[in-house]
Amino acid sequence: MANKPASKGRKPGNSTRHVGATDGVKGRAGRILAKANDNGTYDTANEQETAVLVAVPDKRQPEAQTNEYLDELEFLAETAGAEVTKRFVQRLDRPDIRTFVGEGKLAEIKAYVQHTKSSMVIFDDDLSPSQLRNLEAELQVKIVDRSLLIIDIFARRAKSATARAQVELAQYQYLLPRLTGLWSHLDKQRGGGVSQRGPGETEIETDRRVVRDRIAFLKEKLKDLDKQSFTQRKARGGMVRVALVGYTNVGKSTIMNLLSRSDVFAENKLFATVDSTVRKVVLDTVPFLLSDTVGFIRKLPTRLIESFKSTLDEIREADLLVHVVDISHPSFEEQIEVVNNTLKEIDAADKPMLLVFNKIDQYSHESTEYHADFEGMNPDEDAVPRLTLEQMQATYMAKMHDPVIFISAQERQNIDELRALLVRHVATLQAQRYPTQAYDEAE
Ligand SMILES: Nc1nc2c(ncn2[C@@H]2O[C@H](COP(=O)(O)OP(=O)(O)OP(=O)(O)O)[C@@H](O)[C@H]2O)c(=O)[nH]1
Ligand SMILES: [Mg+2]
Repeated sequence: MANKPASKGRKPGNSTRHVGATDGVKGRAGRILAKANDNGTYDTANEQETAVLVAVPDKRQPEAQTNEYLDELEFLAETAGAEVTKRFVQRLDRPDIRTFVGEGKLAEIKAYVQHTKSSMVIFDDDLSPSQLRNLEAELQVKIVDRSLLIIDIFARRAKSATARAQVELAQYQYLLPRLTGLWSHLDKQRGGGVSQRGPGETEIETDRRVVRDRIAFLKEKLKDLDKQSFTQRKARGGMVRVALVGYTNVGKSTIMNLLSRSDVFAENKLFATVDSTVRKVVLDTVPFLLSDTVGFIRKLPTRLIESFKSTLDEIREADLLVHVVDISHPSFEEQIEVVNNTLKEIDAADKPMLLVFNKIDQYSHESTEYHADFEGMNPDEDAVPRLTLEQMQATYMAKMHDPVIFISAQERQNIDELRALLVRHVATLQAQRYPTQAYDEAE
């Protein structure tokens, strides 16, 4: 699925330092993975960080689906710059309350991590602060959970002042409940300047106060930035606003570039886009504003959604959503669900929507990969042949309430149809808004 980076040497030693979190306390955007050295140079191949993945699915989850979730986690890890060398899976009714995995599995992971000098262990779920502590103490390597991994990728991608402030807020909110004894070294790193504590207070309480102050500051800063962007949005006038939404890596930015002839960063990595971009597009004399937005992913931490409120306003305030789906992905149906549920969470579910099934060039019905059928899932029958593209189109056209179109943004297939569909919908919305005006006057 992912373009795997070439295997490189591994990083010696096994630091337990959470680079992302501690850097955060020092006041700059952090990284899970060290990127630049102190002198500003970048690590060479022998600094490649290696990661071990751990998943604890429930007993009914089909094996193929478990593997697919781990593929996604591996893709995330690679996007964050780590090379995955091993996956551990333990099927449990529920994760162990103390160490997430059971004792035996933990010993197995520890032996592997020590033997191979792995740099970190990544869990496909969020860990409670105490699980994180226990695992760190037991395994003696960096422990990364799903939230921290995603926040780290966002930190790498965020460019605008708003996105950076949002990421920093998410980092501190992640850090706050995890400030315990293990974090006391933060105080030393911070130097003497901030350590004016009242008598009887512990170092941790000071750390907490510093983090809380920073959270309050960032919230204020985001409020100011929000006001500015609200003014900007008002200045855009009454044009119809269209937002591209969808799971990460489905081709939103590629479609944005096609439609607006702009140059938005698109690549085969998760969360290539974290900042939203807005462009004025004119198709067949119909003008509208098109925005490219951050992709969604399963188990997107709610905190992260909250901190990305400003970015998500672009979706919330849109008149029309263009929901892009990667039909070549074996789990595209689950991805549709994830996107629809996230839209509900941010109060944007009731908007008119066009469904764009992208990457038809890569779709193959001969694939016997696991095909998630949630209505009648049979755990004993993981591999289900897929429908042909024509069958798929017929099924979805009949099933969906929203208009549906099948395209390949890369191969430019059906792009004229996509344009025509958009023009029709935008013109209708424009006419509803300005019943007596022609749309080209409404600008
Ligand atoms: N085969 C194929 N690949 C495509 C198509 N459209 C986009 N891609 C590729 O899919 C990858 C992701 O594309 P992006 O446009 O960055 O996707 P995105 O939805 O903006 O992703 P995020 O910003 O990460 O959420 C890139 O490598 C694109 O070249 C398509 O129609 N067919
Ligand atoms: Mg993008």
